[in-house]
Amino acid sequence: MAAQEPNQQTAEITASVKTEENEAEASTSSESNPASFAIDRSAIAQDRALLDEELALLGEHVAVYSQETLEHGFLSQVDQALEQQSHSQPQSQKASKFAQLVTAKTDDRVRFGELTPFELSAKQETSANDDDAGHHDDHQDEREPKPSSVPRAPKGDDDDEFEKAAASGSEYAPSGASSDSGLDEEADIDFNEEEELKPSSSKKQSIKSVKKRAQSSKSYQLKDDGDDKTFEKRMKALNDEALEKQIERDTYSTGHVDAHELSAGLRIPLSIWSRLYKYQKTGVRWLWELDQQSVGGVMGDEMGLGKTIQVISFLASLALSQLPVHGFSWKGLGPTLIICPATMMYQWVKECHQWFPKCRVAVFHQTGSFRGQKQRLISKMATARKDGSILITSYSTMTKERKLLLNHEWHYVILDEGHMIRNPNAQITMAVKEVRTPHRVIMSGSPLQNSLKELWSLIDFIYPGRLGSLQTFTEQFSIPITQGGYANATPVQVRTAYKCACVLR
Ligand SMILES: Nc1ncnc2c1ncn2[C@@H]1O[C@H](COP(=O)(O)OP(=O)(O)OP(=O)(O)O)[C@@H](O)[C@H]1O
Repeated sequence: MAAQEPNQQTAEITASVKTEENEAEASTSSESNPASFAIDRSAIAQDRALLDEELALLGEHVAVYSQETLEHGFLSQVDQALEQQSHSQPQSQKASKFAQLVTAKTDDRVRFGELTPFELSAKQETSANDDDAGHHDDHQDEREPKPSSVPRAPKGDDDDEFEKAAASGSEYAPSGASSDSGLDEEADIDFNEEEELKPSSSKKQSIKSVKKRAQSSKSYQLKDDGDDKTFEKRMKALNDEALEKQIERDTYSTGHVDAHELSAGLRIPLSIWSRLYKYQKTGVRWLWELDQQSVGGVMGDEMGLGKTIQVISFLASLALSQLPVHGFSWKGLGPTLIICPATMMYQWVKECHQWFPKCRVAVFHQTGSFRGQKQRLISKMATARKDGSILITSYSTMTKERKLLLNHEWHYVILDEGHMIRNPNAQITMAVKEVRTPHRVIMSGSPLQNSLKELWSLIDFIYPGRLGSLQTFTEQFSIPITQGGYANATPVQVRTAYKCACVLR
């Protein structure tokens, strides 16, 4: 016991010195930060235990508190300050929202994909003011029965899981799942250049011949649209297919697309909406909320849950809605850059062709179909197109050809497997941060792998400067959170870590 006493005393002294620093920081930053607070030292001091020996050592300017008293006083005042700010400051809604955010526990409705965090806070606000449940919100539609005729995406490894979920009535069941569209069969069939596709303008053309040509279009669905001829042929085949369906439905002349309307006028084709799983619909709404607030986001759904589908569905709805884009000349969906591992580029092409077929999707990589000067492909794809224009490239091509890609403005930049930029000093991280775009999205089933530094790197991409410099972030968040996670962390370290984590959230 005797050997432990000096250690304990040292801990107390350290704690008190840190508190003084904190107090100074709190008072200087209280104007800018709505949740800053000042520690009432006198309240804590009532119970403090003065240790004469330490005072003698450190001089009269250093106050020494018992660790227990300090912890109790410090934490209760943090709680009180946050509580007070959330209730007693009608003039500062921002402050009260911040406090709610810090003290709130994760709501299950958000965790299980029923509501986006934005919707949850809007819901809480409205229910506080008005208990009337009669108002409309988008996710109510999810409870509606869906048409069962919409074809299901090609079978993948995860389909069994989806089917099991559908059978058990889980929320993961898609509303309109039915048969496989057979895209997987197309991989090995070569496109026959000799086969001429005749013009399809006449309605008199027999449905049979249109069907035949539409089927032939499948032969090149897995090629990207970098090459003009390939793209034109795909579009022609698509028109044929559409014509075939539209003859049956007689909507060819109007070009009308049945759509589900989300908030602020975003229209998503019903053919997509009815195929999405419930949590995917939430994901699309969340992407739209981020867009409206001009902030980026990390889509962290686990592997195979359909992040690609959610992103493509959202992009398709932007193109369909043709809403003006603030500060840019394009409308609807501007040019979009997707960066992913090389092995996934054609997965994107395939999914885009299936879920957003009118969009031009080119692969900027040596495996792409484009032949010619690289600049030409990039300029073409960086020019806005009414039905969307998506350029897909790999991380290594992005690093090598950064200059060409950085010459243009992009409406969206999406990093699939975005944890590739977890090293803040890596060339790829610095390259993607330079891209000129108002909207940045990271998709990753495992955004954090080793340290909080990786989180900083990711967030600094989607929201540049939000977490300050790496050094500040390390001092104010990374170190306290890491310390609180140690097995021998003191209660105050644990609570501090928790608070830091909440603020970070
Ligand atoms: N609503 C849906 N209807 C039919 N198929 C779907 C749906 N959502 C996802 N899928 C299918 O599930 C598979 C996995 O989807 P996807 O590739 O989008 O997942 P992911 O989360 O991006 O995966 P990863 O993290 O591995 O990239 C794909 O074959 C996709 O077509």
